[in-house]
Amino acid sequence: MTPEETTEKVPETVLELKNVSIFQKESLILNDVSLEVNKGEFVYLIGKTGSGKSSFMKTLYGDLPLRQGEGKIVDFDLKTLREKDIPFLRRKLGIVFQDFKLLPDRTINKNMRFVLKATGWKDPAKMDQQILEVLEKVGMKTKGFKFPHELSGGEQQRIAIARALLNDPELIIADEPTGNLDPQTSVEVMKVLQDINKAGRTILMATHDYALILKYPSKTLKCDGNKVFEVIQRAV
Ligand SMILES: Nc1ncnc2c1ncn2[C@@H]1O[C@H](COP(=O)(O)OP(=O)(O)OP(=O)(O)O)[C@@H](O)[C@H]1O
Repeated sequence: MTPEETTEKVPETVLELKNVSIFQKESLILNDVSLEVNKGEFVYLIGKTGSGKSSFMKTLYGDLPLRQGEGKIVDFDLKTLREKDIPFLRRKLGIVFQDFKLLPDRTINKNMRFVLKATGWKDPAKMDQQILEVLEKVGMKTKGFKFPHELSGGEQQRIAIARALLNDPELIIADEPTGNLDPQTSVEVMKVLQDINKAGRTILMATHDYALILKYPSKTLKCDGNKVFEVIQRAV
């Protein structure tokens, strides 16, 4: 390899897949996927139920091993990723799910503390500062003392987004983040994701919500017929 080949694009590419096939047990779900996501992009992943969006996302955060093809994500090689590497990979990713996944038995601040401690933070003052900062980014600075059940769905999802930001992730993976929210609340949560993207973060978001895509057009990948390909949006 020449020096040019080894250095080109590397600093800007957050995700790169080459000829990847994704399996659930013995079933081939996605075949021959090649794509790149660059730093600062906002990318949608669409496709019918069962087309493989979640399987795709799970491969990216190490929940589903990469058995075929090559994959690099935030400097980790998915092909050689071992069980013990997964917590380190997850620290560089922010993951947001449809069902929020907040711990119900503790306040928002304690949910955040739990994540920080689990990822190696020690200094209580620094932890408090970081928690306030991420809550402020999602407009929830005053809600840290509440329990998850005391918040609406949209507020819980903002908290889940704040939690995803705690370790300053290089890529945010959001799997149907508005799937449990009404249309108006979905737009509010989407605005939060848009602001985070405008501040320079890379976001990959799986969604069924075409209204959101029309309102906030961006690069769109589609899972269909065992393939993933970029779709060009028509002007509306
Ligand atoms: N744990 C599993 N074991 C076996 N098969 C699975 C498993 N999880 C998903 N599948 C299968 O893989 C295929 C893709 O599912 P996946 O959840 O990735 O689709 P999806 O596009 O995310 O769907 P949805 O939009 O409904 O969430 C489906 O046929 C599904 O039945």
